[in-house]
Amino acid sequence: MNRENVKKIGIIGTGMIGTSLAALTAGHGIDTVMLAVNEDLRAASQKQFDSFYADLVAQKLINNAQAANCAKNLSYTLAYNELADCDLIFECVVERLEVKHEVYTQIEATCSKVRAICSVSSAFVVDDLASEMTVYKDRVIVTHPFNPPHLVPYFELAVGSATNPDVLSFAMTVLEDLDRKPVALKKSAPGFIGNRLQFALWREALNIVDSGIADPADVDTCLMYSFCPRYTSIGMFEHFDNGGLDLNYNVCKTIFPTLNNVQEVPESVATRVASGDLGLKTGKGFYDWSQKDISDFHTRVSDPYWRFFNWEVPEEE
Ligand SMILES: NC(=O)C1=CN([C@@H]2O[C@H](COP(=O)(O)OP(=O)(O)OC[C@H]3O[C@@H](n4cnc5c(N)ncnc54)[C@H](O)[C@@H]3O)[C@@H](O)[C@H]2O)C=CC1
Ligand SMILES: O=C(O)[C@@H](O)C(=O)[C@H](O)[C@@H](O)CO
Repeated sequence: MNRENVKKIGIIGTGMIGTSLAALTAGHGIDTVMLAVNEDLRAASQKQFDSFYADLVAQKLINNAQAANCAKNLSYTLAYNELADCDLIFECVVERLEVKHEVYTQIEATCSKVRAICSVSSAFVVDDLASEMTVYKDRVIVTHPFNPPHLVPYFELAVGSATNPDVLSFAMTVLEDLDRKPVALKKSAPGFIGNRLQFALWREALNIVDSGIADPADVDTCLMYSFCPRYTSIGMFEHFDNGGLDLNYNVCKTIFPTLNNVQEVPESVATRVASGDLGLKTGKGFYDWSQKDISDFHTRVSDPYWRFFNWEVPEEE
């Protein structure tokens, strides 16, 4: 890790993404401080952080001494003034614009040294994120990761109309130094690249289920055992060039008029959220998680990504 670029990173939000980012930055020798809302959430994040490193040791990617060495780089706080000397801050709070705005107001009041305020938002564009800011609007950028970012190399970066170009190059350099694969969008759009693709697929997957074509488990079987593994070694544009665009033309003509283009949140998601069936975290979503092996699921979440692990983790400082 070239620490010339960044000495201290702040992470606001101690959930799935924030804690995984902390594993990444602490694992690259960077002094990392996480801001938690309360002691319970701090403890939960510390437990998750330790579990990420236990998995890395179990995969024989690092040893216990290296894991202990990385853990030394992580600290927690409940106060913004502990972030005042951060060079970069990842904003990883809940995907609600008003909450993110509150966080940026706190950052503007406390963190004068920060060179980049990096939102991990799944969809909000920077101009909406920074809309209430008065001082550091030019330092806000989206650095959207995929879960879990300490294992998934790809990040997509998007700027706003006021973002200083130096902030983009700084964020790109920091993410490259963190052994990530950052892509800078030419033009920003809600959901960037990855989530626009993923949610176009998700909208059609929901349509297939809601229109009675197949059940969720069958759609998941299709995704896991048909074309998705292909895209771990060739790209979609490569694939369709390979198959011939004349064929592609004919198939587009047949399928495109029938694809779903709903603009609202589909009923099958809205009704579950309304009834509190939020998925694994409440025990029920599209699946009844009491009937599934959750430890096996967590193993399967990480399995495709161990091959990307390439950190140089020192044995000792
Ligand atoms: N879960 C995922 O697969 C991915 C999520 N994201 C994005 O990451 C961000 C966080 O999502 P998750 O980690 O999944 O959510 P999460 O619910 O696991 O964590 C959210 C965190 O925000 C904290 N928080 C809420 N209000 C706060 C406040 N006012 N000040 C400080 N902390 C506050 C909560 O305590 C919690 O630790 C969202 O913007 C989401 O769109 C991005 C990529 C993937
Ligand atoms: O899939 C991911 O890890 C990211 O693209 C996300 O932003 C999350 O999936 C998010 O869309 C919530 O499902």
